[in-house]
Amino acid sequence: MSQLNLPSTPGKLKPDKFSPYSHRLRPHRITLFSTLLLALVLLFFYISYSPSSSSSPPRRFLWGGPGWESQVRSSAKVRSGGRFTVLVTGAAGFVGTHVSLALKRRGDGVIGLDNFNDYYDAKLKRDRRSQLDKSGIFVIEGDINDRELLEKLFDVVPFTHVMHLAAQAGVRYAMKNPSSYVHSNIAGFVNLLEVCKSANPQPAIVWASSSSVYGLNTKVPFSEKDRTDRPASLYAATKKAGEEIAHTYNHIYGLSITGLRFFTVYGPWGRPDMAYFFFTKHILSGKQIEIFEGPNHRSVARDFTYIDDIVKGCLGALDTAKKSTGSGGKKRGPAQLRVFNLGNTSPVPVTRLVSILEKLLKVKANKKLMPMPSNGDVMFTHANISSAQRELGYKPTTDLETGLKKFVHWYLKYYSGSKKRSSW
Ligand SMILES: O=C(O)[C@H]1O[C@H](OP(=O)(O)OP(=O)(O)OC[C@H]2O[C@@H](n3ccc(=O)[nH]c3=O)[C@H](O)[C@@H]2O)[C@H](O)[C@@H](O)[C@H]1O
Repeated sequence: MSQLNLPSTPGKLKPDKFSPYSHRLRPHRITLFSTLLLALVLLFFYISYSPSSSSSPPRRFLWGGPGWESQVRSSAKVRSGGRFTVLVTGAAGFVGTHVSLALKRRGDGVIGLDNFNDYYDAKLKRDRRSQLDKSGIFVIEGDINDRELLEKLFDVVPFTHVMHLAAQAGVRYAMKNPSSYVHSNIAGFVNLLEVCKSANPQPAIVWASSSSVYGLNTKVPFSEKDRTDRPASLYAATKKAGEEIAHTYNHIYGLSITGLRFFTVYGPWGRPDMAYFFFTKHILSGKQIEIFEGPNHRSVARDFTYIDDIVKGCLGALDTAKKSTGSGGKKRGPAQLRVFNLGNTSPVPVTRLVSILEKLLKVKANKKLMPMPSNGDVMFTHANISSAQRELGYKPTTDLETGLKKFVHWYLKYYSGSKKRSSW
């Protein structure tokens, strides 16, 4: 500004005949310039503070104070039979809720963190949180991008483990709101790792990657040794980026990190943005469902994996995670770095998923088969789980029909409109 010799009093312009810019400094131009500048500043603030869902305004979370700290300590306390003190990010999410409860049940101390964004019905998240409350798990409303909050948590509790499940999920939504994926899956993850690397002691980290990292691969089943450099969606690309970021923090700071590639996880208290969930809703209401198919009517298939099996895999990963080796932000020796597929090993066509739902709901679906749009979806997924089996003792036992039966049972109860709520 000073270079342009603008006056300190707006509206009063004293042209400087020696200024090379004097010919431009007319009052209406200044107004235009100021408006543009203001617009740029506002845009900068909007981008900098953009929340994880575009439809939400920037939110401030309340935390801290002696009462808050005592709730944190009490929730993090290890009870009989337990060993770990675990920070679960995304605790009010689908997998986060189930994993938190499983940890608490066996005596581990658990603190949940969740930003309760409105990517899908926040009421479902609040109802999940009520279940966690009942089990004595304190869920803090806050964002993984909030460095101060994370540092405070590590000051109050020496976490042994972080189960990092907070993320912007969903393959197709990445085309609508790409920045939310960068905000949560990249910036948020880095922020969390920054705090973990400086913590004393450093926790071991287990986090959710995704089957989508296999992208356009055609060799099945997908093995951890396969290439993962052809993601089909921005979601997949951010998960793949997360795996590379994990490598860096392991390499430089000695953080023990385990990535779990989840394969289309489903079950009670699931995510309403997933096909099995909204197909159920639409079948019941008579709304048409679109079933994607490949070229020449090839069916699209997924290695659908039931939530209880995934929870066992997560606990197995926590139980076998070695300690991080760094302290004071410095690496003291090589640390564990792992990645595992957590799938079901038996892909099922989406058409079959729909027939199972029709049978369970006793309603015929209003179906429309249509070519798979170019939306980030892949044709099929199929996990090779031998590595998880060997190292984590992971062994999925729930087939799609059995798992969907449990889901439908929960769904009908939860949305029955009665005041009664399904209990765990
Ligand atoms: O394993 C993962 O890493 C991912 O799993 C999940 O992604 P997906 O496997 O794509 O599940 P989901 O959306 O339920 O679609 C299921 C099937 O229905 C088909 N599908 C979908 C919508 C539709 O209208 N029609 C349709 O045929 C569709 O083509 C697909 O074949 C998680 O959402 C994601 O967050 C991530 O965790």
